[in-house]
Amino acid sequence: MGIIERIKEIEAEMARTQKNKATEYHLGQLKAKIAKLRTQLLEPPKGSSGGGDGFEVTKFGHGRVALIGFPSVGKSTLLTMLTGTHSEAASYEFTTLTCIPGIIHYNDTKIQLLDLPGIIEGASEGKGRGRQVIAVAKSSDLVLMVLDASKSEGHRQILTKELEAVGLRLNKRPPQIYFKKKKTGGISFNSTLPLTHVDEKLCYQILHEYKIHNAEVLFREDATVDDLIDVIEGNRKYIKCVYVYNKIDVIGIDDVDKLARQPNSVVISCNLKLNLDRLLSKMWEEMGLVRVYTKPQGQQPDFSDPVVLSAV
Ligand SMILES: Nc1nc2c(ncn2[C@@H]2O[C@H](COP(=O)(O)OP(=O)(O)OP(=O)(O)O)[C@@H](O)[C@H]2O)c(=O)[nH]1
Ligand SMILES: [K+]
Ligand SMILES: [Mg+2]
Repeated sequence: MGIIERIKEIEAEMARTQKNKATEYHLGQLKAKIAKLRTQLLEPPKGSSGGGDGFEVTKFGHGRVALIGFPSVGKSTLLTMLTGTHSEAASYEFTTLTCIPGIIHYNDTKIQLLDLPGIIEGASEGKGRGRQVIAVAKSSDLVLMVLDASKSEGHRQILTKELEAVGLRLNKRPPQIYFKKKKTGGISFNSTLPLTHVDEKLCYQILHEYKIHNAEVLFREDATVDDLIDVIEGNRKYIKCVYVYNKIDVIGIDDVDKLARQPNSVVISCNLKLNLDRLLSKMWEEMGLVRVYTKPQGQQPDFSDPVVLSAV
């Protein structure tokens, strides 16, 4: 049986299992099994050098932003509008087949914006160019999840799930769990506050699943078993994400209002050039870029060429 089939089988078992106090240890163990298989899925196949067919685009500027979304939501149209680099746009799906870089000039800084092929459900398992697209997302400082305002909210959840499946965590900070493997001494489990999701037994079981028998674990927040697994896996990437609802020209004002009130969201229309300024300022804000103007002694500072630092 392949890795994907095994993941599907465990997911089915989890769906069948009722969630209660008695099953929580078993469910935790199944979660760890899935996490291990997903990590295996990300490893390059044996015998390959591990690279080659990815989208190799050199980093440029003070930060990198990736456009992630379903096909035909307007990613290429947006890149063309914000950067002046032309990326082919059309009404059919999968118009873009590779990674197209452009540069945004904003507040005296240069931000690399990457247009990418659309991704679909199953991308994390290798459907379409999903794996390559997600690899680019992982290399970015910010993800713009582009959504079609007239399509179902389900798309946002599907994409978030696909990105999570490969270890991306959007708008989340790393769990406050100290974890260190040891050579001897067994497992020491401690917390600085009462825990409501994980107890010592569950923690032992998860560690057992990873064949870890000596370690120090200290919970500094009321974290979940998913958080614990993330910390043990250690390969998670925490990235900010702005949800960009495009094509608001085709929906009613009440719906626009609803979308605009979602957290971390910006509503735009490329066709009507609506709210693109707001998108740029939100991007800037989320990237936490800070300009520092250096001043040579006895001279005026050069206001056209700041040193740009990232505050996040
Ligand atoms: N109504 C409306 N249509 C738009 C808007 N922005 C883009 N479109 C249209 O949506 C279609 C798809 O645009 P693309 O830019 O090719 O979308 P994409 O996300 O790059 O698509 P793929 O590369 O195929 O994944 C085109 O026909 C665009 O003209 C908008 O703000 N409003
Ligand atoms: K398209
Ligand atoms: Mg495109």
